[in-house]
Amino acid sequence: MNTRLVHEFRFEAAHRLPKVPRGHRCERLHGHSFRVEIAIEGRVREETGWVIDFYDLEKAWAPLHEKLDHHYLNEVPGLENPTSEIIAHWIWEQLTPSLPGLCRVTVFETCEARCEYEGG
Ligand SMILES: Nc1nc2c(c(=O)[nH]1)N=C([C@H](O)[C@H](O)COP(=O)(O)OP(=O)(O)OP(=O)(O)O)CN2
Ligand SMILES: [Zn+2]
Repeated sequence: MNTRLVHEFRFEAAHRLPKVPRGHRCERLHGHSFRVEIAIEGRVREETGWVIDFYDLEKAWAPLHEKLDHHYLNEVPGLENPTSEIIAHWIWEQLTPSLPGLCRVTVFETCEARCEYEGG
């Protein structure tokens, strides 16, 4: 039984976008309450009844929360240009070694706008 699990996480952070056109408001320092969804796909194991333990997802996320929450994202290595796209890719790269079945990272910068990254 192939199944998808999704866990939501949140972090608060400041950023500015250094590559936007001159005069773009996102060039200035500002902050967001970022929301992140991590999706894992896999087979439901007969022994456990789950794909993976949600707790294991929380454990995988914890070091990323340490790096991102209440930080200035532009100072985090790899996030010098912290668009939603680059943040989603960065999260994927951090998580993929420890989360087999990772199939999507979604970053919501605002309630209305999100970036979905599915690898590749
Ligand atoms: N493709 C992308 N476009 C934009 C990104 C991005 O990461 N990828 N980022 C931004 C800014 O970070 C901006 O702060 C995003 O907020 P915005 O969409 O402007 O919405 P706000 O809630 O801040 O403002 P409203 O007045 O509510 O629209 C811009 N573009
Ligand atoms: Zn922003």
